[in-house]
Formats: sequence, structure tokens, C-alpha cells
Amino acid sequence: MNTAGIVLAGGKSSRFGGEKSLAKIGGKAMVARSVDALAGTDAIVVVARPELAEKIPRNRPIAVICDLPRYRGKGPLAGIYSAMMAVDARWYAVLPCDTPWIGKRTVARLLQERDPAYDAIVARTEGRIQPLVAVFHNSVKEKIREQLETDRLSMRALFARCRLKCIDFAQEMVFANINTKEDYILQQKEAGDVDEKTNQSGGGHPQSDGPSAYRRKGACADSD
Ligand SMILES: Nc1nc2c(ncn2[C@@H]2O[C@H](COP(=O)(O)OP(=O)(O)OP(=O)(O)O)[C@@H](O)[C@H]2O)c(=O)[nH]1
Repeated sequence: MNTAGIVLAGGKSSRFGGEKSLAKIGGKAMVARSVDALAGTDAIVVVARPELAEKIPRNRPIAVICDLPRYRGKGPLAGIYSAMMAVDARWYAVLPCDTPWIGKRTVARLLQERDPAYDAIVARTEGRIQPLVAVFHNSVKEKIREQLETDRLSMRALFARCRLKCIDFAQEMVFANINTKEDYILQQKEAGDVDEKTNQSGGGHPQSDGPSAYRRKGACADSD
């Protein structure tokens, strides 16, 4: 197949204290929001921890797998590699499970930039790379394997070995990620899930409206 989508949901969520991929924003589990953002790809793989695999919402046809036992505990590269081994594609679009505002537009933009002269295409906002919002050519699989075998586990180390194309995005807020409960409460408020005065749960805001920070700025969030 030409393109596969990978959602990384195999982290420890230790800063969050609970399983962040299943936490809801706008009435939908964050992992399902990432799956939706990848709906333009030919197949979607969610890479989750074994104890979580059954709980991943099947809101679309997806494959749910776990990190290969050999690389368990080695972080996002283990998840990307395990998905690449599970599904054969020419290009892989990768998203984390904790960026609720990334939608199809961001993914489409990155996929649009596929180019035989590059093997990795990564999002950048205000000069900073967003390492887990990227598209990889399947030739990168072997580089990841080499790194996993030698415990070079950072995404930066991988990018340093890739012909890298950085794509600038103006709306940094779209890339906001959730690490802690405080981050979560903030983004729930942005989604209209929580009444800001009473701190009570609201009805859940339609995903298409995006963070209210965008609505205030009159800009458009990338979630549809
Ligand atoms: N498949 C897989 N995904 C991972 C792994 N480690 C992190 N991720 C995912 O990568 C993204 C970013 O993870 P982090 O928030 O940096 O790490 P985390 O382990 O989830 O959370 P903390 O324990 O709070 O650091 C999230 O989507 C994680 O689910 C891993 O070992 N395997």
C-alpha cells in the first residue's frame, strides 16, 4: 500500500497519572482523535500497551498492535518500528495520541510534501521540530532498527540520519500536547468540555470547532 497511519499510544502516561490516550477531549478519546486525523491514509495502526489494547476505541477500521517484545520500553521509536513491521507501506504518517487538535489537514499537508529526495518529513512550529508529527519513507525502518539495537532512542538521533524536510506550520496551538492533568483540564476548557466558571463537565464541544484560543484569534484550528 502507499500510505499507512501510525498512532503512538504505548507510552507510560506517568506524568498524566492514568491512561491519557483514553481521556476525552470534545467527547472523544484522544487516541480516537489521532485515528480520525489519519483517515486519509490506506490503513491505520494504533500501537498500544498490551493491557490497553482491548480498550482502544474502534471508531474506524484500525489494527491495534503492541510494541515488539524485544523493543518494549524503548519509547516512540519502538512503536514506529513495530507498526512498520506490522503493515507494509511506502510511506508512514505518525502521530502521538496526546495532541487532540491535530487533524486531517496537518496530516494531508505533510503527506503532500512526500518527495523521493527526502526520507522524513516533519512538522515545525516557531523553529521547533514536532518530532512525533512526521511522515517517514519505509527506508527509515532499517535506520530505526539499528538505533533500537544500539539504544540510540531519540527521535533527534533518527532525524540526524535522515534526509529531512521540515514543514513550517503557523498555528502552534494545533500541536499542543497533553502530558499532565493540568494540561488536560486546560485543553478540556478549550474544547468547551468544562464550564470555566463552575469547573463542571459540559456537553462536549464538536471537534470541528477546535480550541477556543483559535476561535478568539479568529483563526481556524486543524480538527475536522
Ligand atoms: N508505542 C509506543 N508509544 C510510545 C512509547 N513511549 C511513548 N509513546 C507515545 O509517544 C507519545 C509521546 O509520549 P510521552 O508523553 O513523551 O511519554 P509517555 O510515556 O506517554 O508519558 P510520560 O510517562 O508522562 O513521559 C505518546 O503518544 C505516547 O503514547 C513506547 O514505548 N511505545
